Amino acid sequence: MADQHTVDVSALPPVEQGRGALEGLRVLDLATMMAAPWAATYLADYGADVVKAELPGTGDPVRKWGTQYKGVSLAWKTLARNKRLITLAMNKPEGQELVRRLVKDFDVLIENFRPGVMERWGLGPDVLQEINPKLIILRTSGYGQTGPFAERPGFGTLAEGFSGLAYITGADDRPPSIAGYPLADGVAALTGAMAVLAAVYWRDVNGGKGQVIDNAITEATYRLIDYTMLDWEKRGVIRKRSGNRLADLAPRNTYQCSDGHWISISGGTQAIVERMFRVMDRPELITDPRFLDNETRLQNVADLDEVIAEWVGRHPQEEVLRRFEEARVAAAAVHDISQVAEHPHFKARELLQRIDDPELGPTSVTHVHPRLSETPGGVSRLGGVMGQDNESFYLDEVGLSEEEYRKLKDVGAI
Ligand SMILES: CC(C)(COP(=O)(O)OP(=O)(O)OC[C@H]1O[C@@H](n2cnc3c(N)ncnc32)[C@H](O)[C@@H]1OP(=O)(O)O)[C@@H](O)C(=O)NCCC(=O)NCCSC(=O)C(=O)O
Repeated sequence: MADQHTVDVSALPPVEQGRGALEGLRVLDLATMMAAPWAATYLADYGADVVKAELPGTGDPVRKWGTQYKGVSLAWKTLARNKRLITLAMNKPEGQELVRRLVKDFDVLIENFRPGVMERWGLGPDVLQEINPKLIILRTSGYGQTGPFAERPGFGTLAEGFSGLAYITGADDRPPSIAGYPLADGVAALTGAMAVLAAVYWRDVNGGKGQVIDNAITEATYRLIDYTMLDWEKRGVIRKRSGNRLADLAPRNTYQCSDGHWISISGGTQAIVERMFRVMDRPELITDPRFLDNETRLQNVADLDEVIAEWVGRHPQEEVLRRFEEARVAAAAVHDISQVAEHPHFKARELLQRIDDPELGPTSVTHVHPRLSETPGGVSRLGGVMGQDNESFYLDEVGLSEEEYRKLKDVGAI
């Protein structure tokens, strides 16, 4: 089963390795799992020099995640791409001392321990910024650094529920839904990376002072749906699950074609909806009082969906998409991952490129997204073996003596 993959890796273009806009930015990634280290991955894609530390012997939990191939975590491959990998135990005094030594030479430090843990280790922001006032510290946690829930362990899964997102996601007669991938972690990674860049900009134009960024996964996730708060505040509406429909816009749904394939449609503008009715040979619906405008369509959304589903269900996907495309109706196929790999549009965009990985051999890698015109960045390596850069980092770069290095190894600090 593991060898039955269908991406023809040999046909992919070689991986892009362009200059990155963040070249010279040094990031110490002390974080674990998804949300926080993923922020560092985004920075690394643009050329930041990210050094990622793992607990010696144990390593990052993502290494043990279920998606294993030839004994290697595939999630790790993409999560730790472009990073140098060292080991460093912050729960040992020698490891703590080492962090205090390292931060002198970094611009950004990223951590995601439960609030209070870094302080317990003598590595709180006050200590670190006294050593390096320019240091930008990205702290990612489940609930933020303050408030009654601050010290609770947090996960993206909990954040989807706690933030209000899961409650409005899914079919109205089914339980609240959580995305089939670490959605909240990805969102917190993006807000974290964005805040780091804002702090770097401010530091560089305003006299060089670092900042502490308090990135709560629950709040990053809530921020996605914050206009539903206004709906509650101003109109007293508690938004509920509405399947694929959106309380703001109609039509908006997925529809099954006669060959069993699915498409999604978004009636984002009045013109698109009118063109859709014409393609469906139902021009009279344009003046139907139920469907005159977005407001009336929302009031009659069940009727609207029935009309669209009936028409879509009578034609194969290829025909539906072709006819909608000819009329510039906004519709798209619902793809599984193999269809994403094979789609000519994604191929033309070089979504997947080819990289030679020491553990996996030739492997596809997703290009840097989004690309910058002058400094597109690139991927020089996928996630590798724990501690693979220990010697070059600690001995050649940090300047530890062989003896210091051996002693730290002996006590399990690296
Ligand atoms: C992930 C956590 C629930 C894990 O909780 P805990 O296992 O209780 O760890 P703590 O935060 O208390 O941190 C202390 C422990 O960190 C472990 N640890 C890991 N790496 C290190 C290094 N390099 N050095 C020292 N210690 C380390 C070690 O086992 C420590 O245990 P001791 O030595 O015994 O102290 C929590 O860290 C957390 O809430 N983090 C913030 C939110 C977050 O990032 N969640 C994961 C998002 S990813 C996600 O949701 C998802 O993938 O799904």
